[in-house]
Amino acid sequence: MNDQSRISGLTRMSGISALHEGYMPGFGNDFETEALPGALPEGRNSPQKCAYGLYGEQLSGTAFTAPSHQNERTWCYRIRPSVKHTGRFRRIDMPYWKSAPHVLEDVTSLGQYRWDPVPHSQETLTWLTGMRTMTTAGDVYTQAGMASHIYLVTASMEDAYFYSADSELLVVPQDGQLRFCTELGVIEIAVGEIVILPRGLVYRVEVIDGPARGFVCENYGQKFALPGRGPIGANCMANRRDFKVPVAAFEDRDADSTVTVKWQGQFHETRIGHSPLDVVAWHGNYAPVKYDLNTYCPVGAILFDHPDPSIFTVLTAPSGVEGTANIDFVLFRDRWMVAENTFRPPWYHKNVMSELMGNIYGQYDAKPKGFVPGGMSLHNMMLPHGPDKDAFEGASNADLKPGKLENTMSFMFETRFPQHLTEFAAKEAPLQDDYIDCWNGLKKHFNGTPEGM
Ligand SMILES: O=C(O)Cc1cc(O)ccc1O
Ligand SMILES: [Fe+2]
Repeated sequence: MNDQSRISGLTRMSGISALHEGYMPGFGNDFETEALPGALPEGRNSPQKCAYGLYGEQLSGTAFTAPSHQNERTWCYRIRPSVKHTGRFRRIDMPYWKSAPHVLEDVTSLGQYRWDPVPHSQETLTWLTGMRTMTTAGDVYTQAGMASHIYLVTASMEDAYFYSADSELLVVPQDGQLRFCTELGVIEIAVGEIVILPRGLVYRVEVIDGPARGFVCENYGQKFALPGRGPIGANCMANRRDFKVPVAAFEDRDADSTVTVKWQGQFHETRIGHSPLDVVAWHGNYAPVKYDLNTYCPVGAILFDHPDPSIFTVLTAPSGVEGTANIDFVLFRDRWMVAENTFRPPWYHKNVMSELMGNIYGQYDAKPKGFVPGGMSLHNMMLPHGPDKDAFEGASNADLKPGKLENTMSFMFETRFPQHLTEFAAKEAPLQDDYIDCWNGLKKHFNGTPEGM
């Protein structure tokens, strides 16, 4: 290992080299980075001959003609063009990774559901074989909707690479640490951070600290973006500079390798004789990115009531219908509660969107018990839900001093599409059969007097 093979103070995998260390700040801005001096062409994209004998190649994340504020593409200068990183494809099975539409006759998705954490596995499971789809929504064929997954990873991918042509992946770790060695650089993430892996980006996933478990939102639709802040103004919520894009890093390594592609819900494998992570330099705005959720600045009510949870949106993936997201990624982190004469936890509600929640750590205010770290819940389209009995009683009678919710981090994948349970979610994962009973004890207080009981 030399200095060129270190990033963020952590040792990188052997054979990868980068001149710059770490990450570049920003979200969706134009980055440029080179792992060898002079590898990036100056002032043009496509010189007649690229430095170092590299091939120039464009990776388009949006249609060529997408409006300029949404247009995303990256120019890569690589040892071989990507066409040399695929060959004839052979279809393979990935039985636990499902895509929408996936509606099962004998599985009912109408219901309030909650799961205990899916236990870690004793098996050797990689990023691909360890992916367990919980719900699917929309339609992968028409690039609308999403899927939610749990990953259980015990082993690094070795000489094995992957890309999803179907989707970008939003990864939310809950246990362990992972390293994403991508075409555009290396990202390492731990609990409390997230990573976005763009559609079409080739990568390998290594375990830094395992076994690793977490949640994935697979977005079939338009890319995640930062939500407009409206009257909140230019600051707070997620700030662009807190997102981190990796510097260029490449492998020049010959080894029998596989590249697996997810395409229209199917998995296909191809064999090549070298690492496809061979981008020596790149510039552009289509890139993987990580974000530390602890840098999210929550905004809320400071006198009474509380706004809709959209106030906690970290990222939003538009659907084409204004204000109605394909997916919102919403964060419930530690924060102060200060509202006067207010029922402070989430109110009871029914939502046209469907809400899939995951607990990263700590206790969620609407569900003091039962919704545990690593666990998930689903409140599907137009299904009523809200605080359980204990949360209701506690919050209705609490002394309303300012109070801090501490050591807590949960999130929601909220989509305009109803979510359908997979067989795994309905039959194999630790579904809590008694979840619905958490509202059993809610009493009728109405007795005809204005005070109630
Ligand atoms: O259901 C939930 O717990 C999430 C949620 C929180 C909130 O404060 C308001 C609405 C909502 O769906
Ligand atoms: Fe809700």
